[in-house]
Amino acid sequence: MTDTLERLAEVLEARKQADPDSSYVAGLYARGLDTILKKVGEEATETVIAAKGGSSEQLVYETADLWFHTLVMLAHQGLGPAAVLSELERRFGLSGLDEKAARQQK
Ligand SMILES: N=c1c2ncn([C@@H]3O[C@H](COP(=O)(O)OP(=O)(O)OP(=O)(O)O)[C@@H](O)[C@H]3O)c2ncn1[C@@H]1O[C@H](COP(=O)(O)O)[C@@H](O)[C@H]1O
Repeated sequence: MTDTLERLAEVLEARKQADPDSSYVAGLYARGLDTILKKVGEEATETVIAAKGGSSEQLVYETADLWFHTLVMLAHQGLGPAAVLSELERRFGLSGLDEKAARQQK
């Protein structure tokens, strides 16, 4: 499963050298961070709408669009899925409530 994210991240990295006219991802990079962030926002909204009223198929489809665009955002910023996955790994076994309480004590 994580292999899929890594394979996609490799493609996204390679697209930094691609022609924007022949690659959707290269086109996003060429238009810059604000365009990528706008797509992330749009896909997040579409995911919420699908979760509220759509079919399971629509929810999976929109979530895939959202994950994909967040991976483009990370790649643009010099990051990849490994950084996010290791943060999630770090959180294993740490209750969200305990984590929030620790933050509020700081
Ligand atoms: N996983 C994806 C992927 N998911 C979604 N999309 C594109 O993301 C866009 C989603 O935007 P919308 O749903 O808003 O549709 P749209 O109206 O066409 O979008 P815009 O015109 O507003 O940009 C669509 O154009 C989809 O084709 C993706 N485009 C590419 N990939 C992966 O990225 C790789 C590289 O893609 P290219 O750079 O195009 O070769 C591909 O081989 C795939 O593995």
